[in-house]
Amino acid sequence: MDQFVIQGGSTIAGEVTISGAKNAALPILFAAILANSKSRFTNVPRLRDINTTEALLATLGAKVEWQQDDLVVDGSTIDKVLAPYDLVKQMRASVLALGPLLARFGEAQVSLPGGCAIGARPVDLHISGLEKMGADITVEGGYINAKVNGRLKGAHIFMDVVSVGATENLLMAATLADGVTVLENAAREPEITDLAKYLSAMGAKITGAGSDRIEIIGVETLTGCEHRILPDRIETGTYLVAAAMAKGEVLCHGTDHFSLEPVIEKLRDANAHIELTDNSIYLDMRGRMPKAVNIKTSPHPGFPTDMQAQFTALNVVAEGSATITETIFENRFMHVPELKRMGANIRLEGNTAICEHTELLSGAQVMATDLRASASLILTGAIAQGETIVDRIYHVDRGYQRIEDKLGGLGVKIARRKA
Ligand SMILES: CC(=O)N[C@H]1[C@@H](OP(=O)(O)OP(=O)(O)OC[C@H]2O[C@@H](n3ccc(=O)[nH]c3=O)[C@H](O)[C@@H]2O)O[C@H](CO)[C@@H](O)[C@@H]1O
Ligand SMILES: C=C(OP(=O)(O)O)C(=O)O
Repeated sequence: MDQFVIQGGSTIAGEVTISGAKNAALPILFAAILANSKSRFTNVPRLRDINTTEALLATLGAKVEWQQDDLVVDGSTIDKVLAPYDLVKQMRASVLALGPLLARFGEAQVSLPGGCAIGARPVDLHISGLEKMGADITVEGGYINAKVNGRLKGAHIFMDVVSVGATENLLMAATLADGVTVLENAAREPEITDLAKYLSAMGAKITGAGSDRIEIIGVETLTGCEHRILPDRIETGTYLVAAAMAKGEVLCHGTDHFSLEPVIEKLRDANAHIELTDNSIYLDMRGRMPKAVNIKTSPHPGFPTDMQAQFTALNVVAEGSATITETIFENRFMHVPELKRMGANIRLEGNTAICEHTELLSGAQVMATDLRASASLILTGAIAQGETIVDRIYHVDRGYQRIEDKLGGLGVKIARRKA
């Protein structure tokens, strides 16, 4: 198993190119199941989760091929509808195969994803929404078995919790349903807008994506096309926080600040100087002291849960004290005990972490527990005194492309080695 070895006390300065967004690429690659022809994707990040998605699409019979930097997916050869446990257990997003398979082939067997380190992560809204569209669904032996007689039927679906995954699954399914589907209380994340953009380019009829009411008029078929994955707002935010923690500077290229507004506002509140262009974000914290900021996670356009762990780490080095409240996942504070092993002064009270300024953070051997928790440990290791070893970095590889090269380019002394 690989681990990162980080020599602390880094200054961070330089430029970094942002990759395509994992959380947009995954649903979009599953949406390729809906078409009986090829799609070509550009700006696809090179990640472990993308490899898992390629493997799952290939298991279904799709042809998946990298042509230099583009990923080409041909759904015309799909001849199986089973998403097996072995792949789903590696990546929860595999459940996003359910809606497209059911809509195109009238049946699907998808392993139930179960929970993970950050929470129980139920999929009841995915299932009940598809049932409203006429699917007959049973959950047996750890599998969601879904069937529909003929085609799915458009339905008016009100989701009582804002769910990114359920919105994506139902949006994809509705594109090939008979009639009109309305998704109420839909998630508004930029990744959903990107998915709708791809589906529309394939011929889907969608209005309202990016709002809490999405209307879809089902069509007979979708045709593969070319699509560029939007930049990763969470990767961008992670490098901005890295520079803020180290009182350095960073210029993130190839990104988009519109999707990152709540994070940029909090970084400004934290005393960072920020400059924006259409496709770059520059943060300068040189000669400035970061200030602790209160955070409460919520669905977009609120503060993203995927940036919570990084801001917990920032608050520890910042002046003053502040609270971080997590409202999306019941167990997304696994980084806190690990940060405390590095000396961080944090107290947990229910779903709130109370962070106090910590004068001296010291390197330690710590364990990555999930994707963004891992990022917070790496960023803290970069500025702590002495050596930090981060174990179980397969979590990081799920969602950050070449993090050691990108941080290395900014001046962090970080190396990957076999444990
Ligand atoms: C709203 C939100 O911030 N969603 C985040 C969530 O998406 P992801 O799609 O993984 O999770 P959901 O958006 O579906 O979950 C949001 C909330 O809804 C609940 N729920 C979800 C589905 C369901 O069928 N029943 C149900 O009760 C979940 O327990 C959770 O409390 O994790 C991703 C990875 O960290 C983030 O990128 C998303 O921004
Ligand atoms: C937790 C994340 O992803 P996933 O939903 O794939 O677990 C994330 O992107 O922060």
